[in-house]
Amino acid sequence: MINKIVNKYKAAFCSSNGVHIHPNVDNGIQPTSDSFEGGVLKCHCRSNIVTVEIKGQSAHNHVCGCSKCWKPNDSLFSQVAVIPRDNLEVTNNEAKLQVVDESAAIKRFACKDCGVHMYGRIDNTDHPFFGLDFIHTELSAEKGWSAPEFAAFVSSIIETGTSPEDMGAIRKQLQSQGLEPYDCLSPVLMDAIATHIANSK
Ligand SMILES: N[C@@H](CCC(=O)N[C@@H](CSCO)C(=O)NCC(=O)O)C(=O)O
Ligand SMILES: [Zn+2]
Ligand SMILES: [Zn+2]
Repeated sequence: MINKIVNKYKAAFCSSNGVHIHPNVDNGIQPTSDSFEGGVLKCHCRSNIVTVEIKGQSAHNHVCGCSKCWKPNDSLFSQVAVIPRDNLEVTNNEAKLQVVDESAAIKRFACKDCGVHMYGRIDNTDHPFFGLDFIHTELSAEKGWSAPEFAAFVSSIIETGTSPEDMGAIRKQLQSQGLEPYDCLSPVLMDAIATHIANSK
């Protein structure tokens, strides 16, 4: 419910000031560094910060309009990428992490004080993306993370309060920022999911 009210506000904000996708997109997408070696994700608390160390580069970074991924304050979209789960380690204040929704395929571990999602993990070994963790690279000060490549679950922003009439402008804005809008994942990822299903039959 609170999500819905917040998104309604965001939609109103958009119509008067242009579409506000995500800070890392609106302020110019930063380029991927080929020599990037990882970084530390930090939650938004002022003290007792939860830190998560990531070894290596992220992959398949994208903006996501789904209702489950964590979005910074006034953004319509989340920005989310994957890394091998073995490359992630919670290095401080792990006790502050709690799972947002135990029934979700991706268990999102959020800081219980500031609400920021620190990582998402899949427990189901049959899931096509088992072995990958989901992270929000904007939580790290390091530059050079893989840049967002497309926009996923775009129509899903309607589920949390965006007016259907605003969708044309939002899709146009995404395209103008180099992010092709899809209402599920990108064709590359949808093909990977279908291949996994075909192979497991
Ligand atoms: N309309 C729904 C879509 C939610 C959804 O399927 N989200 C995807 C992508 S999240 C990262 O890209 C997913 O895999 N979800 C599994 C999960 O969240 O556990 C909505 O908006 O909620
Ligand atoms: Zn926090
Ligand atoms: Zn999502």
